Amino acid sequence: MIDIKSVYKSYGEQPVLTGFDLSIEEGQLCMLLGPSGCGKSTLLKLINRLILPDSGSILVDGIPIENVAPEILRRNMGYAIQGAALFPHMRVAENIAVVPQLMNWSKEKTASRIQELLDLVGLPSSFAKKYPYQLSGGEAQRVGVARALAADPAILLLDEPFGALDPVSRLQLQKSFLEIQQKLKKTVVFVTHDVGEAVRMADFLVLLKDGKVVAKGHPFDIIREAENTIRDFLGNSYTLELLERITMEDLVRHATPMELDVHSSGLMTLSSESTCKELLSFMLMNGKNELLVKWNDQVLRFRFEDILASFGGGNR
Ligand SMILES: Nc1ncnc2c1ncn2[C@@H]1O[C@H](COP(=O)(O)OP(=O)(O)OP(=O)(O)O)[C@@H](O)[C@H]1O
Repeated sequence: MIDIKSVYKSYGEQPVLTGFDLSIEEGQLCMLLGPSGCGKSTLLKLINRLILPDSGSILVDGIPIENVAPEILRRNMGYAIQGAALFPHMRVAENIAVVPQLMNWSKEKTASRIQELLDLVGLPSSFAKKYPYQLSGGEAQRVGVARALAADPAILLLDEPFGALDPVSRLQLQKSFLEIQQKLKKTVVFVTHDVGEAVRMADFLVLLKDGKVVAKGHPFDIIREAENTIRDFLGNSYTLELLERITMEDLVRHATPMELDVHSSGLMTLSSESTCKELLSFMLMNGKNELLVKWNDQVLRFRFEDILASFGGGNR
């Protein structure tokens, strides 16, 4: 667990954080969302002690970070930034092995960890030998995440890790990262200024403005409880992005089972991976407010009202 208590931080005369408080639970994927310059990266750097606060304290599992040697603290915190910032003269394997080497791991242990991490981030083992200039942006970013995970830190600090990528690679990496997080359950602090990325990924979303928390909570709760100023800040795309987080499991609870053969023609087929966004897109595209859908071995009827009803719950 990370506790940030009454933290003040200025650069010269410029105050960035003025009495900042935030608690991030163990295993939580916390997304920090806010406009450029609001203090997101500063917060990450304070958590791993790359910079020091003017006052206030940061505790990890109840221990003030100033009581932990910086190198020990940072081994417990993987850090990845936009553009991956891999060491250009080192091969992928060497880049991933930076922290294991500092920790004097044996050659065998390091080699097997590299293999395991390449698997985890979805890169073939042949990539171990490549240099950063031989990688695409998305591949480099996967290596950056692998490097941050190398010594199996309890905490991951990710500063716009997918920021420099095209939208398709970005979506792919978000999906892969969520799969990894499902397995590893790290405590993650993930900085973004992309509303869609924040909504799709967060189990705890923190909205920042001018170095202050303006709202926090699950993405569904934030929009339900938000005042107009926060709704304006989030924009309309926020609600549309939430449709991605309503899965078939949520939707089927509101649908009506039909006495129809699943082999009937003209039925839309949905899988457990399908989302509300897909269903709604299909309705809009075909100009319908009601759909018959094949789901496992039943036929279900979805009406537009069912979608509205499922919006209240969402996947959490
Ligand atoms: N080393 C520094 N020296 C002086 N000012 C700095 C320094 N680092 C950051 N700042 C300033 O502090 C403010 C907060 O910066 P920070 O990098 O934390 O913002 P951010 O929310 O991460 O922004 P972005 O989304 O653009 O990365 C900005 O106004 C920035 O110009």
